[in-house]
Amino acid sequence: MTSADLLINARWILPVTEGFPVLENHSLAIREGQIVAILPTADAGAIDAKETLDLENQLLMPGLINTHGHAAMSLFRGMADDQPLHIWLNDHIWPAEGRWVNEEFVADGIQLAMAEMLRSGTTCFSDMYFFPETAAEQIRKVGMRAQLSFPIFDFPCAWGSGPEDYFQKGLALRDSYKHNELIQIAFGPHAPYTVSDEPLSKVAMLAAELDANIQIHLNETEQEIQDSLAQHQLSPVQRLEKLGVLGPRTQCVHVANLNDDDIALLAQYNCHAVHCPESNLKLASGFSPVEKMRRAGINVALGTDGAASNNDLDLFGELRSAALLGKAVAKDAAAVPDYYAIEMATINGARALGIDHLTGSLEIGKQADLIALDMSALEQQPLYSPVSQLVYTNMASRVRHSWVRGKALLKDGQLTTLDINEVIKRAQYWQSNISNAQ
Ligand SMILES: CSC[C@H]1O[C@@H](n2cnc3c(O)ncnc32)[C@H](O)[C@@H]1O
Ligand SMILES: [Zn+2]
Repeated sequence: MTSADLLINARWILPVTEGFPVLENHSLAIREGQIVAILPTADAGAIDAKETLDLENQLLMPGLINTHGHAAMSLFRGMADDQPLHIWLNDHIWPAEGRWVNEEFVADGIQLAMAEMLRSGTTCFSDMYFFPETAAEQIRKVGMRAQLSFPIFDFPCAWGSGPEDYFQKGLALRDSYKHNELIQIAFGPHAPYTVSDEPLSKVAMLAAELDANIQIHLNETEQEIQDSLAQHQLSPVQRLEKLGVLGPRTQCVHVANLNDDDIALLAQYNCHAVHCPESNLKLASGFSPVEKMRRAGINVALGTDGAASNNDLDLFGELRSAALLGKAVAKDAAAVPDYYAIEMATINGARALGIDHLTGSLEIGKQADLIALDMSALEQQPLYSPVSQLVYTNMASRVRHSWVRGKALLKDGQLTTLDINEVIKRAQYWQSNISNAQ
C-alpha cells in the first residue's frame, strides 16, 4: 500500500504529458510535496492517505508558469495606458520608477502580484525587477516557486550604481539562495538596447561558468532592430550571438519582430522564447511568429509581462490570447492549437526555466505544483472537451485550489499565506501617494 499525505479525487486530471491525455475519474496522491501516484479513483483504495479531498466537478492540472513579468509593477497598473513602448517606458514608467521604487514598493507590489497570480492559477513565475532581494524574501514567505532575474543595464537606479554593482549584488543573492528549492536566481540583462557589449559578454561568461539562466527582452519592436543595425551593423539577435549570449539557458522575451534568419539562429542555439501576446498587443510592439518558432523546434513559453502593460496577470487569459493571436499571425486556424497553448503555459515554461524535471506536468516523482478548477459553471457548459474550455472560455475565476510542492496556497478560493485585505490596503496606499504627487 502506498502512503500519502493527501489524496485528491478529481473528475478530470490533465497531466500535460506525451499525447496530452485527459484522465477521467482519476486520483493523485502527494507525499512530502511529491506526486507519488496517479491512478483511477476506482483503484485509489490502494492509497493510505492522511487526508482525502473530493473534487467532484473539478479538473486538476499543473500550476501555470508565468515565464516573464515585473511583479511589483502591479502598483503601476493603469497608470500609463494607450502608449507605444518607447513613450510608455521613457516618458511614464522610467520616471515613475525613479520616483517611487524602493524596497517597500517592491514588497507591497510583489504581494499584490502573487495574490493575483495564485488566485488565477499561476504557481510559478519569473520576475525581473529592482530589489530582487526583497522580492525573494516575499516569495519565500508566500511559498510560490520563482526565478528571479536580477536586473543589469548600463545606467544607475535605486537598486544600484551600474553594472558592476548589479553583478555584485545579484551574485551575492544567487549565493544566498543556492540551497533554496523553490527560488532560483538568474541573470536579467534588460535588453540589447540598454546593455552595452562588455556587461553582455560578462553575463554570457558568468552564466556559462555558473550554469545559470539568462532572461532578456529581445526584438520587442522594429525600432530596436533598426537602431541596432545602425549602431552595431548587427541585428540584436546577431549581436547577442557574437557576444556569446545565445544558448540553451537563454530566455528571449517578446521576440515580437523576428525574421526567418533570427528564428534559425534562436533554434540553432536552443534558446527559449517567451511570448507575451497581451503586452505586445497593448504596446503595439509587433506580432511574434509563434507557429513558425514552434515548427522550427524552439521552446515557446508564455508571460504576462508587468501589469502596467497588460494590465492583468491572468495566465489563462494570456494563453487564450496566444491561441487566438497565433492563428491570426499564421493565417491558419489550426496554428497554436488548444493543447499547445496549455503546454506554453505549463511544461514549456518549466523547460525555459530549466526546472522541467521538477514541475510543469503531473508525473510521479515531480513536485506537486498543481491547480484545481471548477468546471460546473454556466460558462463552461456544455462540456464536450475540458481542454477546449480551458483555452477558449474564461477560466481564471474558476480556480479553486493552488498547491506548490504539496502545500495549499489557495484553498477553496482563499489565499492561505497572504492577507488579501492587507494587500488591497497597501495597493490603495500607493495609489493615493502616487495620485497625490501628480
Ligand atoms: C531592469 S528591471 C525591468 C525593467 O524593465 C522595464 N519593462 C517593463 N516592461 C518592459 C517591456 O515590455 N520592455 C522593456 N522594458 C520593460 C521595467 O519598467 C523596468 O524598468
Ligand atoms: Zn518585460
